[in-house]
Amino acid sequence: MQSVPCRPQRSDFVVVANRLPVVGEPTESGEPSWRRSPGGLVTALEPVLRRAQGVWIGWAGECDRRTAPFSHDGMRVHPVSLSARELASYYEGFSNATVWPLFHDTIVPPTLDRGWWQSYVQVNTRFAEAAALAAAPGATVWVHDYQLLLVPAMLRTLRPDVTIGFFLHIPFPPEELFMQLPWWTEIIDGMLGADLVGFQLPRDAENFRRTAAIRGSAIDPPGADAIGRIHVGGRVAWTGAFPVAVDAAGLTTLATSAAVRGRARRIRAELGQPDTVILSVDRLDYTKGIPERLAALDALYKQGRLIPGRHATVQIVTPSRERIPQYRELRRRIEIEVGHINGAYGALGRPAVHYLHRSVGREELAAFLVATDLMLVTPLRDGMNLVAKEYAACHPDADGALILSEFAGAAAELHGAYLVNPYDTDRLASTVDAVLNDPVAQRSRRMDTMHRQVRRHDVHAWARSYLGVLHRARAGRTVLGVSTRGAALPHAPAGA
Ligand SMILES: O=P(O)(O)OC[C@H]1O[C@H](O[C@H]2O[C@H](CO)[C@@H](O)[C@H](O)[C@H]2O)[C@H](O)[C@@H](O)[C@@H]1O
Ligand SMILES: Nc1ccn([C@@H]2O[C@H](COP(=O)(O)OP(=O)(O)O)[C@@H](O)[C@H]2O)c(=O)n1
Repeated sequence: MQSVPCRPQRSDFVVVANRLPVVGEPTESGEPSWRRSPGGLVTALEPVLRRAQGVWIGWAGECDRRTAPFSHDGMRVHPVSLSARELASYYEGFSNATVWPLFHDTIVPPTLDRGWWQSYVQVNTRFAEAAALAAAPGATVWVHDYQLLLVPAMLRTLRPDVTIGFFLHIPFPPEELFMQLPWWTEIIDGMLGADLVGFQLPRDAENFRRTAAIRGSAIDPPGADAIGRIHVGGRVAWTGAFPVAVDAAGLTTLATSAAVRGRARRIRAELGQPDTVILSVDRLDYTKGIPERLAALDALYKQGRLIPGRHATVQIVTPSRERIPQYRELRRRIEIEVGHINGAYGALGRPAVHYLHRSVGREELAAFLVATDLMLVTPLRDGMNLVAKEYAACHPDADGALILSEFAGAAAELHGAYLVNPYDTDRLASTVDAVLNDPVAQRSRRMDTMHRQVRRHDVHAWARSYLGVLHRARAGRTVLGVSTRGAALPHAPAGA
């Protein structure tokens, strides 16, 4: 992919997220080489930004390096720099060792550190300033995720003329968890700086509204339009649920291409032509329930319900947040467990679990999804989980089956999935067994339901519905006597 320097122009549509869609990796020449960033946020936002031709503000994945705005593969990006100290305190610290575990049911205990909080405030200020510089008069600025919870209010102070959207990609916890944070009031105030605060699921929006009420705001609960309104200091912040989605048509086209179909056949051949391919693909994260899933597979191989050679299980894990101790410990645990399963039940040339710890490209991943008969997506908690939706998008012929955690946001929409409680490893194992013995027609009906769902509600529908409501929120807004009524939005607000 090509990267060329570009002038820092102001734009009518600005996306602000911690990560840019590409990560720069140092090379010997001193110039970074760019590869795609990990995670579902980038997967969702990239097609939206391309269509809107806006600018993306974010961190380029390197430290102590200032990179000028550039255009990457046709997308305009404005890098925000982080020092090595900020990487440790803002990103690995407050974002990923405080907020991330707290918002995911405290699966591991969150760490509270005042120095990390101060760094979080400083870096959020830098992102807000970068957004204020990049936004044209009356622009729409869409801020994303838990790393930037303070940016909406900061940006409102700097640029009262712009329309500010905020979307949280991870769950918003119930108030008894959220209020453990010594800085919860600052965070609520930060998020309420947006015109529209969007969440994945209605229960996240409900948790947020309850906490805002405790903070002292008057709340209008959702009416027929499913949008709640929170009164904050003479203005109104709207809230609602907008489940994120994938570029389903693009994936279906990719999955049915001769190249991907051919690669899928070769993957099955490389696995030794098993009867059944079982796959999981996760970022290496304790929220994804990988050890629990391996425990279920262990039981299945032990009891002979899965047989190496006949059943090939593939676990792909993408490296993630590798310097955080809990992530390092999780990797160790997973690799010990995979070693144990293969040592106990595998045979020469026929491991029970094929384990890949690496990033794979979009085409290769699509080929794995196409080659798979049974996909296991069993997080302990997940805002959405786009891999589950990508699997459904890659099966237009209605083959394949999906076992999905009831604690993934995707479970609210993928009605054709076999739902499981990922903590109940016995039940998870018996569900694998049951699905493999389910009549083909039954599995096919379920997959067809899911495929249609992800095609209907794709990533462009997601952006349209969010931006449509943001447009309505702005249409009625008056800030400090300055009406922004009538300024342009990047998308026609269909259905709004
Ligand atoms: O940026 P990283 O620290 O490397 O982490 C990757 C991303 O992980 C999280 O993804 C979430 O967004 C997905 C799309 O909405 C959703 O399906 C998933 O459930 C979430 O966990 C995180 O929220 C992103 O900010 C990170 O970039
Ligand atoms: N090796 C891999 C594995 C997954 N992925 C993508 O990473 C995204 C993961 O998103 P997700 O919503 O399931 O979960 P998070 O990693 O965002 O928590 C999906 O779009 C996958 O296709 C990837 O780019 N490379």
